[in-house]
Amino acid sequence: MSNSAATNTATSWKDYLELTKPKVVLLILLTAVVGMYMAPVETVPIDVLIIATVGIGFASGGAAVVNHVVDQRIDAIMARTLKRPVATGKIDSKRAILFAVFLSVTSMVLLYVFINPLTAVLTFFGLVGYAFVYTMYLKRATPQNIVIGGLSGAIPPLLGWTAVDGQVHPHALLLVLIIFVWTPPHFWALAIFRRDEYAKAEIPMLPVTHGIAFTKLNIVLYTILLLFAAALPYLTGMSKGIYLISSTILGLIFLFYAIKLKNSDERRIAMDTFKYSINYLMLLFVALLVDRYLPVEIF
Ligand code: HEM
Ligand SMILES: CC(C)=CCC/C(C)=C/CC/C(C)=C/COP(=O)(O)OP(=O)(O)O
Repeated sequence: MSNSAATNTATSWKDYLELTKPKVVLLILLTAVVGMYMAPVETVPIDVLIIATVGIGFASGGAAVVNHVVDQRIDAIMARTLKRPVATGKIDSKRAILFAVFLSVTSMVLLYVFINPLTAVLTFFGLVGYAFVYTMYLKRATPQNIVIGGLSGAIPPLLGWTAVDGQVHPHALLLVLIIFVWTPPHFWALAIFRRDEYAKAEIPMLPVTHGIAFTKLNIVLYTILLLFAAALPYLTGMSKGIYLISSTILGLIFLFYAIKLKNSDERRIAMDTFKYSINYLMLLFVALLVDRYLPVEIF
């Protein structure tokens, strides 16, 4: 063990689970599963559902483990992250890397052998994009880090879709676009709340480099863009009325939070906006499913 304080505490499977960022991965998997069920097929075979979900989950979790190893120095500086298992030394880098390799290799084998090479390759791009391009380079290089890096987090619906359909369908790309546009308001709301910690760790997040007022303006603009991006499934005929009504209501609530955040100095509103962003994405993807499978058509 590299850290002597850590040797006093036994490592449990919960520490390993924490390394995979399980709550984030769960939402990623929801978007991937919705991608599977939106693909133009009669049914999703149960083996594809299970193997692809495990494969995409292991790749996302593996990428998150690499993030803990690469970011251990800055994680130890920021209050939000200083108790993370690698940052404290509870799990040393070597074991974390072995765990990441296990998850990533298992994922690739599962997807390549039992699903299809296209899904394996696209998942590999997602993994490399987050674990290496974003975490190792972009995060420390530019305030647009999360905009570009957001592509990795946005890809899961496409992965789910290609797992059942084997093709990069334009409708799947709409779902990717929605998450891509959602990521900046999701993250910048939190970054406003945690601005001082990012400054202390010298990470060039937008509120650190360009100030809080400019970041708030960007959140409002991206939220407006999201309202349009989220209408595209209806406008292209992929989804119907139940989805349009849901996406419009969810989007207007998001915009309400963004405007409230822009017009207020209360830090709490930034955290409320961040939390809402997560509920927004979850409910939007549930709405896609309900709209598709509920045997009711309003328009
Ligand atoms: C580059 C893209 C992204 C960035 C920079 C980002 C940033 C963050 C950060 C820093 C947190 C930690 C909040 C905390 O610990 O208080 C967080 C939480 C979260 N993010 Fe994201 N995120 C991104 C993409 C995504 C994606 C694609 C999803 C799912 C589809 C997602 C879902 C979540 C969830 C569910 C949480 C809450 C986790 C918890 O409560 O422990 N994020 N995000
Ligand atoms: C294969 C595939 C689809 C991979 C998906 C990758 C993935 C888990 C994306 C989530 C992105 C995320 C949680 C970023 C957190 O930013 P951060 O790492 O800067 O936040 P932190 O300060 O909390 O570590």
